[in-house]
Amino acid sequence: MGLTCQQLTCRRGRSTLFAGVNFKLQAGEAIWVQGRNGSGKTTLLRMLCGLARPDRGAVHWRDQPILATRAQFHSELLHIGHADGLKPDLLAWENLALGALPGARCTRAEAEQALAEIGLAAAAQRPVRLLSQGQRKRVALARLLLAPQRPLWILDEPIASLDQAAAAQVGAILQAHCARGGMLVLTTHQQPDFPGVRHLQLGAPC
Ligand SMILES: Nc1ncnc2c1ncn2[C@@H]1O[C@H](COP(=O)(O)OP(=O)(O)OP(=O)(O)O)[C@@H](O)[C@H]1O
Repeated sequence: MGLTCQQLTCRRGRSTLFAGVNFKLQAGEAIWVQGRNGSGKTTLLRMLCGLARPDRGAVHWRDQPILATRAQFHSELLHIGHADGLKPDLLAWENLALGALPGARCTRAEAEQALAEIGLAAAAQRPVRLLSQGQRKRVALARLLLAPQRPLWILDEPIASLDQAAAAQVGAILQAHCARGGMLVLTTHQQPDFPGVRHLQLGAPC
């Protein structure tokens, strides 16, 4: 068994952001979380990663509560949040090599190779603060190429800010991940362009 989510509920003050979210995600499967601005997509993804606690319900990874097996769970998880999480004064390759992925640092050559594959060969030697929004997003997404062995990818708006070609490339990377038995939870405002992705709709706010 992979990731299981039972009756997840999130309250904000007196209102309920979402309630009773249930799903099971197994090897090779993907779930697309959709909803209006403010409907709770990021909050749900943070709960799935163990970064926020549900008001009710639980998340299990391989049949164990994620909060009880945090270190093991995080070693199998790649989470890329809405914000890119990059250090602006470090060079693009340094951001990858110097600990963008806790516990999974890579060499300079590996970082440069990943950046080249994602179309950023020239930008690899520049500080991230000098890169465009889309280029920064690509640096963050180069982590996908450095973590193929992590079975669970949880990605918040991975294709926001990307041009069409880059979005298609990321789509292909995500499909390849699922094809080799990986699991994926993602949010996007556009329907992901690959077969078999399941749809989870969150309701309400804008
Ligand atoms: N720590 C917090 N405390 C209180 N309210 C919060 C907190 N974090 C988020 N919220 C609120 O919860 C709601 C859902 O936020 P969230 O970021 O999960 O939405 P989203 O669906 O990802 O939105 P978007 O599509 O705009 O990125 C918002 O109204 C937000 O203001």
